[in-house]
Amino acid sequence: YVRHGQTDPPSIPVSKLFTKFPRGEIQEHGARKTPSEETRARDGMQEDLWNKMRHAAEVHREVRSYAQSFIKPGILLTDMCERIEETNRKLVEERGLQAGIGFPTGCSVNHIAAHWTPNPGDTKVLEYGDVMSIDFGTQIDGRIIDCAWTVSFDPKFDPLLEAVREATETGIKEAGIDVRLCDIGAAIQETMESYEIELDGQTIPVKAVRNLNGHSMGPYQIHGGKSVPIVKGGDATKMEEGEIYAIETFGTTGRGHVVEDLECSHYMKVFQAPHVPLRMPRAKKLLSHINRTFGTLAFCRRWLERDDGGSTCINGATGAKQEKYLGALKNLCDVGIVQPYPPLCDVKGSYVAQYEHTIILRPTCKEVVSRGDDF
Ligand SMILES: O=S(=O)(c1cccs1)N(Cc1ccc(F)cc1)Cc1ncn[nH]1
Ligand SMILES: [Mn+2]
Ligand SMILES: [Mn+2]
Ligand SMILES: [Mn+2]
Repeated sequence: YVRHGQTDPPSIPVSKLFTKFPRGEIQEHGARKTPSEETRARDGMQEDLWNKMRHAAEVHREVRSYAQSFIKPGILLTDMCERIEETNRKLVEERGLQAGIGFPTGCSVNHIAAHWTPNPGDTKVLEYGDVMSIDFGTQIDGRIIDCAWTVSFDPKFDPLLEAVREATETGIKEAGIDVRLCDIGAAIQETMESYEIELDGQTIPVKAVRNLNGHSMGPYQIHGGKSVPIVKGGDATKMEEGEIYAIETFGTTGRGHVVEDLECSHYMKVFQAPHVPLRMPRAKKLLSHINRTFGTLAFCRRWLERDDGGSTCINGATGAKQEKYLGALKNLCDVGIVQPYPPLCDVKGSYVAQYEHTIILRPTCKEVVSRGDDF
């Protein structure tokens, strides 16, 4: 991957490598004719927004290109996540809420589909026979690039990964202004379920995970309110001009739907959180740390224990280590200020793969802003 003067391992902030950031893949909107003068003018008025997203997308490409070079069997998942996160922070030039990581580094293995990242003390190691989806985000001014791919080492899984990669491509192609969300879901399912995989001498049809979705996104809001189904029978709501979507699909050899299971690692403030009086002093302290450090962006337990030594230095006390935060975090969840996002799991022994891109429904075209030469 040509990285425009970037070092290996990456160390140079992307803003130092580009003045104008490379565009993503441009696709036409369905059967729309050449854009009018007025449409082009509307598009031009949002150039700053497109540029911010292209900047974050270039960071994402360079971080994931580096990650793909070191993700191997035997790696400790905690070390892998920390290397991805530190590189992300460096290349985006992390500055508080203005720029940084978009959400926790998901590294969901085998029957786990999403929202799994190691909690402090976890010793899980990646194995040769694993199927792991890596899902991480980069954000600038709250504009999130949400993009994911799947890693496996045993070629027997290739049909599963190809099914999901093609299903996500179908979702991207079908998306467009005035397109109904349910039509996209039906097309995704058709592509996904046209594949089968041989495992242990059995031929297994690839199923789309019926209760996982893509989603619209807003500033500092990873779930913007519209969900993109990946099976038929969904919502007839239409996509609209100017919206930003994460198009993601999940293919499984399991039962075809996920449930919440295992220890939670992912959390996020409710976007319109209620103002409830907090009695626990530690809950008050934790909430002010969350407001200052993450706002309405998602976070994970590991990040509450990070001694970031930087922005939170007050009168010599460095870092914002949140000792004994678990009780306070539970309290914030119980009163409805913070939402937990537990791992989403199919049945044990099954394998779930994911591919995801962020697309922009610009007035003049559809831009697959997170497109790289990897996927
Ligand atoms: O499953 S979601 O909650 C969702 C909500 C509505 C439609 S899809 N989710 C958003 C999210 C929630 C919490 C996080 F910590 C990170 C992301 C999708 C997603 N997860 C990873 N990449 N994309
Ligand atoms: Mn998985
Ligand atoms: Mn994602
Ligand atoms: Mn997503």
